[in-house]
Amino acid sequence: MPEKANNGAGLRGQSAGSTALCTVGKSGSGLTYRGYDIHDLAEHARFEEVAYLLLKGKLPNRQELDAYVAELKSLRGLPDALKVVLEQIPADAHPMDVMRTGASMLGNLETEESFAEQQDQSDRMLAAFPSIINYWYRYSHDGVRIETETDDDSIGGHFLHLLHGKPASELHARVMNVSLILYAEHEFNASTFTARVCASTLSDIHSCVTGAIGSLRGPLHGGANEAAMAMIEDWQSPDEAEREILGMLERKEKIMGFGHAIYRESDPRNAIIKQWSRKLSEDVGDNRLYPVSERVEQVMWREKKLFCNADFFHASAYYFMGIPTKLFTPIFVCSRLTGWCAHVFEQRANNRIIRPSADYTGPDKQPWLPIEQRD
Ligand SMILES: CC(=O)SCCNC(=O)CCNC(=O)[C@H](O)C(C)(C)COP(=O)(O)OP(=O)(O)OC[C@H]1O[C@@H](n2cnc3c(N)ncnc32)[C@H](O)[C@@H]1OP(=O)(O)O
Ligand SMILES: O=C([O-])CC(=O)C(=O)O
Repeated sequence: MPEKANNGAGLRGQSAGSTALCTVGKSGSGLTYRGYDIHDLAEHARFEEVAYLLLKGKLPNRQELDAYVAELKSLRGLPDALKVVLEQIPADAHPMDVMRTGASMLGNLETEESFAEQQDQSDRMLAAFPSIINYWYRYSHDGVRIETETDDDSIGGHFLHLLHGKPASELHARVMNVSLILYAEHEFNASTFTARVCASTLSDIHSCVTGAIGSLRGPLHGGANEAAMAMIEDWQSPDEAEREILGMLERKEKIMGFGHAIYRESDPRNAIIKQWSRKLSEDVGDNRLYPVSERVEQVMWREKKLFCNADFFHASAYYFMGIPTKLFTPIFVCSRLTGWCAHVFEQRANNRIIRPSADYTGPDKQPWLPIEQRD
């Protein structure tokens, strides 16, 4: 009986619906967004182009892309009431909790009154989320009220500009662009599924996104990039990293940034972000963190045949760009928002409330026990 109860744990291997947005792990390790290979997108596209593809259904032509970028730029300002709320959140709050509150408060101030607004509401969140997290971060950590309306051409450049108070270098803006593309969409992962379940009740889009942020926060999902950084940051050499990893495996601890629910051979996003992490390590003259990360990758494959997922080399890449560890997962939010919203649209377009069954494992029917007779 216990075996039966465990059957299908985590809904693994079961189809929970259909999507035209993304394939994950088709023939081993592939990843496509609406049929476009992740390698092509990471090499040639702008994140805003990928957002357009996911949210509006096709790659934009030049005119459409220019108009979309200009529109997103115009939506970066935050309402005063939202700034007031962000200013109340303490500096030691987790930034993912700030994102969750920010998304929810925006939904109070700019409520989605009908599904006809879904595209506009998604664009607004896409433009405003980097402003929300950086407004809070700079206020709570540096005591400054930043101007969130910058003229940066890209969302990634805008994020770094707000964080560091100066425009990003070309290299950093490029890596942010690639990172946002890699994180944008991934089929029925836990946070996207959360968004779809919420959408299936015909709820509003801010509720779908707020719930998804909560699911992404955990270390088994998006929170793994922060957890990976916390693990590797103190290791001084590849040999020390190897000793520590072997100890963790011996103690049967989870190694964050490794393994995947769907991919069996590799995560195609890893090779891409790893290459950019190496470029950044050369740029900053690092001779510790990148070699440490590479050794961890080698040991995990040698010992367990476990490969790096998208999160592992994101840790070092973000670190080399001077991004504080606790902002890693909020960047994931700024990207995955596109996938979440596209899935909400898809769910709404062909909806049936998501309500699976459960295998009951509790006691048989019991007679009512008056309170005086209980142990
Ligand atoms: C962007 C993303 O969200 S990617 C995922 C980010 N999450 C992480 O990096 C957290 C670490 N990884 C994990 O916890 C898991 O690999 C998950 C959550 C991603 C997938 O979980 P599952 O689908 O249950 O993993 P899977 O069935 O492949 O596990 C097989 C075995 O490998 C082990 N394993 C899987 N990943 C790891 C890991 N990172 N470290 C150590 N052992 C692991 C499992 O414990 C399991 O062992 P068991 O059979 O003895 O219980
Ligand atoms: O697909 C998953 O389960 C997790 C993942 O890699 C993602 O959401 O990017």
